[in-house]
Amino acid sequence: ISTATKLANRSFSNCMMNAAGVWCMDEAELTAIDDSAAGTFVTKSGTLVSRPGNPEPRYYETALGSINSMGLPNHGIDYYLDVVAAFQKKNPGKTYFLSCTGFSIEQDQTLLRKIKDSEFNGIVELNLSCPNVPGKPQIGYDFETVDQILAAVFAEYDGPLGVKLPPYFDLVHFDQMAVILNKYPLAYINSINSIGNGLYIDDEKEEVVIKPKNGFGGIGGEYVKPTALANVHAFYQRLKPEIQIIGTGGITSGRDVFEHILCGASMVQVGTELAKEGPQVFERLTKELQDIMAAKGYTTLADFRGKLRHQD
Ligand SMILES: C=Cc1c(C(=O)O)[nH]c(=O)[nH]c1=O
Repeated sequence: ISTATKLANRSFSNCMMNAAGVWCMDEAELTAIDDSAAGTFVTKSGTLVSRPGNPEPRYYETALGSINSMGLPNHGIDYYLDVVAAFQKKNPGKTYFLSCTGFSIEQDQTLLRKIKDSEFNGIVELNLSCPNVPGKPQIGYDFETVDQILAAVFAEYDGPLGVKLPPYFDLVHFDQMAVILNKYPLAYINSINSIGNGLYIDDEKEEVVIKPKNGFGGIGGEYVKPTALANVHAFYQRLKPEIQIIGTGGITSGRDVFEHILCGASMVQVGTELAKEGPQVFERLTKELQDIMAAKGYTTLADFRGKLRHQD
């Protein structure tokens, strides 16, 4: 029974990896994911210059998930390019993901020019949905801007590239986004990023639990699984087959991985559960998925990918 997969014509020994932002801030955290049962890793979204991020507390774990308003803390794209280049030398033939995000189309183009001119030979994940930078609009909900960014990006970059999208909640939005995404040679789309601007309250203190934005932050964990599965399946139904899907959101068990793949995902990313459990979570999730596959008589992910039955 194999949980291996392919994406952008690259092979991965396992379909699971971390979600950008979780356990991927520096070389030590990336080493832990690289040494785990995960098939690969993605870096924290790198910006042109390093950022300290928002004041703490900016991440809070709840029984059912998490809330965060990190504010894009990261060591800058040059740091991640150097670190990933070292991993590429250590494990030639392994494909890594590099996440990046700019605050303007010009910055996006500069980022991709830097990446193109570097030794990076993996897959780029352009984060179009950073919900927690106060004063900055959520790009993924500005469809015109998404179209302009993708046109600029693909004028600049010809390597494998995907986009990290926020969750959508309206079928017409899925239609409108799919029309835009289908215009471009995207390797994949990654759905979903956290559900933006949720609020979690400490009843004892009658107070919010994170400092930035009066306690408003991106929601992850069990809360978001139905929305994540819907976004994976909606885009699976609408995108041209050349654009694959990475499913992110609400994965705490092998069953959740199974469901994301049933909805059409080729890979899955784990965020909140990884933050809670650490990199050994990938061993547990892989075993649980293999047990489900065995019980159902599946030997590869292709046996059930995208085969969610609709009631006729
Ligand atoms: C890149 C910023 C993001 C952040 C953040 O750094 O605040 N948190 C998220 O849940 N998703 C993001 O995309």
